[in-house]
Amino acid sequence: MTLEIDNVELYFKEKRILNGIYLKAEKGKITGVLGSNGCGKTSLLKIIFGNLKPKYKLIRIDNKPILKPLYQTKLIAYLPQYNFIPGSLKLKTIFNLFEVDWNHFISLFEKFSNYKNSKFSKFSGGERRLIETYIILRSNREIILLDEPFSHIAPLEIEKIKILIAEEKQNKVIIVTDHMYRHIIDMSDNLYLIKSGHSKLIKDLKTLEDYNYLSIGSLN
Ligand SMILES: Nc1ncnc2c1ncn2[C@@H]1O[C@H](COP(=O)(O)OP(=O)(O)OP(=O)(O)O)[C@@H](O)[C@H]1O
Repeated sequence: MTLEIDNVELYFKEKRILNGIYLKAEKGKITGVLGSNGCGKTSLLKIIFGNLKPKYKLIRIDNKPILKPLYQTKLIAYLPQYNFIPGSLKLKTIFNLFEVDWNHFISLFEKFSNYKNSKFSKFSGGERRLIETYIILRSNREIILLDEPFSHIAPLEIEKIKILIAEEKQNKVIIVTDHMYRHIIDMSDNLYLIKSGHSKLIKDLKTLEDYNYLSIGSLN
């Protein structure tokens, strides 16, 4: 599967946020999106998901234009920037609802083994983020959008999630954005920078400095 989005024009009131976006994401590859605060990364993911309607956009899957919002299909799962799972739900209910395998989860993250009956609200910010990221990644959807999956998560757990993402990409189109740029650079097969409303395909990491996303020498 290949997902493409282009001709995006997004305004909030008179302010132009995105124009001149082209992004292509393919099954088997991780597509990373970088950009400074407020450049429009979350907006772009929402436009792909379909819960933000820009003035104009064109989404194609395998070259076919998609007119229906993708969230109305069974193709896509989206990890938003903020917690989306209600705190009153028990972990076992969450895993059942999303049809995700609990045993696989605890084989990776053993510390949750005894908490199947605990409510989501009982976990720390990082633990909640970890659970949500896992649930979205393992959901039975072909397109996965991850908005800041690593925020609040400790380094060792991030490494496990990166391994999981690398496994899941075999069967999924994965688009991920995060300010932890080293992780995004490390794991992405294709990398885009959003700058001044445009997307730029990054072929040489040095251009991240040239475009003033990173300070000179950050990559050394
Ligand atoms: N609902 C809204 N109404 C008005 N302006 C908005 C709205 N949502 C986002 N914006 C503006 O659009 C711009 C892009 O926001 P967006 O959240 O997409 O950026 P981002 O790249 O994800 O930022 P960050 O990295 O800080 O999360 C920002 O200037 C923001 O203020």
